[in-house]
Amino acid sequence: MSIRIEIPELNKAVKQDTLKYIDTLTKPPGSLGKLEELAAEIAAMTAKPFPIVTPPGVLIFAGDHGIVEEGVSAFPQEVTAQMVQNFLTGGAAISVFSRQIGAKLEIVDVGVAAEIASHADLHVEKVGFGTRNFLKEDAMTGSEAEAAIAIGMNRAFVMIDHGVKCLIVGEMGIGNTTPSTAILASLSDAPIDKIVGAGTGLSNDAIAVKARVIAEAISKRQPDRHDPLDVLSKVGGFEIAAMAGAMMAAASRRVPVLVDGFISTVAALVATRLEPNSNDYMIVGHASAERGHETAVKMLNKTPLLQLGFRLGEGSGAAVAFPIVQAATLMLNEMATFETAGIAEKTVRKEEVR
Ligand SMILES: Cc1cc2ncn([C@H]3O[C@H](COP(=O)(O)O)[C@@H](O)[C@H]3O)c2cc1C
Ligand SMILES: O=C(O)c1cccnc1
Repeated sequence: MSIRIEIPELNKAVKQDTLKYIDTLTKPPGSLGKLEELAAEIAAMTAKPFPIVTPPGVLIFAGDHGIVEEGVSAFPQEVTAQMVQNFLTGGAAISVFSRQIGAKLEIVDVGVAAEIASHADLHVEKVGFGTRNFLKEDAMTGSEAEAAIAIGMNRAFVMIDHGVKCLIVGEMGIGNTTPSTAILASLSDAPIDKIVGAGTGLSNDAIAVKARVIAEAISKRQPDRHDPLDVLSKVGGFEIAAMAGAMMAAASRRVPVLVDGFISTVAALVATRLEPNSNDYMIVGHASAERGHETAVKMLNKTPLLQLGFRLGEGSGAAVAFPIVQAATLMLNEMATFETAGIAEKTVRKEEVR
């Protein structure tokens, strides 16, 4: 199995042409602020001067985590499967926001520790019934990590083949802020107590336990920071691996990826370490309130579009940010130019003429 994938460079010529074109639109130059740069970036990603990001697709990867035995989440493991049901019956936050933005929504069970009744929007491809407790043994084998990445890639390709033009990558997995923090700590120099957070709502005492569990696990497992696959298999999660795969696959097809909160951003970091060019296709939807998110976003070299204090995951913040991405492309596609609208351009003041 190969998880290597070719990702094209951004089209810089299209970006430059688009930036020039934006200045011909009927508005004072620069007046749409960051939307202008975003539009040019999407043009460079898609290699299209008039890019389209609709319909968006939401891919949610679900998996469980053996590490929950150590008391690292405020909620019990069975909530993962119960929330997958909630996604399917349309009552979760991401179900609501997916409807709002007209997104295709698919849930992929890459490793929930329970059987979930079949449903048209559920794709079951379990790599295991939850990862192993990485305080005691590696979370998964290298080939399980590769299998999860390949599943993520395939699901993204299928969505893109069905016409999805912007991919939102979300997750569900009780306990998954713990492997995400462990991955981030392994790939960075950040001290654990600066990046460990409350997740679903741990008390300060419980956060201290979570930090100790992560520190002890890293010292036992010794993940190799130069080898993202080693990090994933020792302290990762099935859904995190699959998310990284989906992001790389979208990038390989020049499809913009809307990254969500802490877990999604850590997956984006893994994708960036595996295939550096994939980073060029990522837009971070929002700044999560989870403590480590800021560090992860900085490592991705991105600026989140929104700051709403979300700390949910599922792809929810990315879905809420999608209309901004859409607005950037609609500006390019639908605004009149000074010439077509017959509007006088900026006057050069007399004193500026030499
Ligand atoms: C009802 C409910 C819905 C959720 N939707 C996303 N998460 C989020 O919380 C989990 C991570 O936090 P921790 O590591 O603290 O367990 C993940 O499932 C994430 O998607 C939820 C959590 C709960 C309880
Ligand atoms: O930012 C996130 O994605 C997040 C934060 C806390 C819990 N679950 C997800």
